[in-house]
Amino acid sequence: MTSSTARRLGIMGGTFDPIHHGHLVAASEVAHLFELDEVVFVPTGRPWQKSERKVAAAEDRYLMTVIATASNPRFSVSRIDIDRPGPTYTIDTLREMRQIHGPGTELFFITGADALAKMLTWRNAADMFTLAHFVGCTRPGHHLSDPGLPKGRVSLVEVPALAISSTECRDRVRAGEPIWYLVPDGIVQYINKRGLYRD
Ligand SMILES: Nc1ncnc2c1ncn2[C@@H]1O[C@H](COP(=O)(O)OP(=O)(O)OP(=O)(O)O)[C@@H](O)[C@H]1O
Ligand SMILES: O=C(O)c1ccc[n+]([C@@H]2O[C@H](COP(=O)([O-])O)[C@@H](O)[C@H]2O)c1
Repeated sequence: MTSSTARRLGIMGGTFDPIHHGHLVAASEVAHLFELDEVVFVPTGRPWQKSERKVAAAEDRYLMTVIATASNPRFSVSRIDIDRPGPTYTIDTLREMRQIHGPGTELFFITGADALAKMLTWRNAADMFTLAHFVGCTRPGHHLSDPGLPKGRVSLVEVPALAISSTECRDRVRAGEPIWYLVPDGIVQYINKRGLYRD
């Protein structure tokens, strides 16, 4: 039962390798549409569905997420997925968030269309829907449809579409191409300072 005084907390999980404006616009738009009090960005520790490729160090991805969200008073970053040993499963993220914030907080897990389409392959998928409402956002190149997820627990929303991916940002850095304006300025500077994505 939803109480009108319940706190509404958004959770934006991602590998954020690196974080880009597509992530930030999706979180901002969902916060507006669902009247969220806060959106917590949760960088993955060990993203098991990306195990076939090299992922930047968790501390670099965490720090980039902090830099990118620092100017928005409604955005924050959590280390819970980075600090938990083993592969990162959203069921664990949601259980931990529920424990931290208690029953007076409604949880909204924010994903892009690609992640939503794969959600039934996630660990303990059925249990996740008892812990949070899921919000799937449009993403260029990915069709936004309901892939048989539980009715009433998933909302599909149109957000201003930004054709940006972390893969493209990494490829551009590797090729010596600019990523200015695809990511916040501080992220361009952090990537240069740490020499990320050059190999
Ligand atoms: N441009 C975008 N618009 C809307 N949602 C996005 C966009 N980019 C990523 N997302 C969503 O943000 C979440 C975290 O994404 P992730 O960190 O994997 O970024 P990515 O750009 O998909 O990375 P990669 O290209 O390395 O796979 C996922 O739910 C993903 O669907
Ligand atoms: O729980 C799972 O099995 C699971 C499998 C793949 C992805 N996720 C979560 O989905 C979010 C986006 O993941 P990614 O890999 O697209 O960055 C992030 O919070 C991941 O932990 C979760």
